[in-house]
Amino acid sequence: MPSPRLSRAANNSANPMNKLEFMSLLTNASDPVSIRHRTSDSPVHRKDSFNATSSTASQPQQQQLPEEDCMKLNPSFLGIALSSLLAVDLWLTKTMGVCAREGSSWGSARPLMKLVEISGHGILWIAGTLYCLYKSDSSAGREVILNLLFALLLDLILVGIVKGIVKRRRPVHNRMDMFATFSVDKYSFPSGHATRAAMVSRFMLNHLVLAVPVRILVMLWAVLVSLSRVMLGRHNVTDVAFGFFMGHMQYSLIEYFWLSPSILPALFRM
Ligand SMILES: CC(C)=CCC/C(C)=C/COP(=O)(O)O
Repeated sequence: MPSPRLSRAANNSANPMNKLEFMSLLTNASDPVSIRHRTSDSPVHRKDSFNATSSTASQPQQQQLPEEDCMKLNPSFLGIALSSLLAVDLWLTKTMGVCAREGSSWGSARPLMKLVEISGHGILWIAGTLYCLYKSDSSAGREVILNLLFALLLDLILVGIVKGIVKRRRPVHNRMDMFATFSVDKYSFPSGHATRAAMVSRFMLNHLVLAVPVRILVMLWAVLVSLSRVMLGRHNVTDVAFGFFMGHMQYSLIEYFWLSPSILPALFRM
């Protein structure tokens, strides 16, 4: 008869997910290894076993846990935390996808949400920036616009790379009727609209002189573009949350590597 430890190891190698979920939850009361896991997981016992280790030599088996056993407790906790986050994410995504179809509860707002979607589209922003660059007649203005153009291109590249690596599918209720997409845009993590909205809004707030009401509008626009991704059913909540965070990071990167006429004089002589 195989030992409980051996048969458990066989199960784990057959399905690695089981290892994450069940190692610390489904312990067998008669399994000495399980008992050791549970008792060593308790803070009280941890203190006791520390005392035992330091004060008595009469219980040598309690003194040292094999390193492999200690390591398994953390992945199990992480696995449960990630599964819970994913469950909340899917539930919120489904609940908030109120414009995903014409027949959805807010289906009549879908055309409006699609307008918001277009306002954050990469093509619109790149074309608009190129036009402003062409029209700009001051070198200070050209410097800002050129850096915005680099920011938009960097955003496209980074989002494309992360989407290609993560390969998370868009929510099942999404209708793929988006205007002008790349092949990686069949994937949903992170939201390119959210990265762009966060990055561009920070850029505008920091580099354009705007009246307070316009600054508030810029912030509202960024939030609305991000929110509309979930409402349209295009993205999961975590795609948008991470995208927003990534957009902020991208802006910091652009600030750090700011292109000035002294670095690339040829670009500013156009
Ligand atoms: C074709 C160009 C220049 C950009 C594509 C922009 C786009 C459609 C991104 C996808 O956004 P989500 O990841 O938010 O759905």
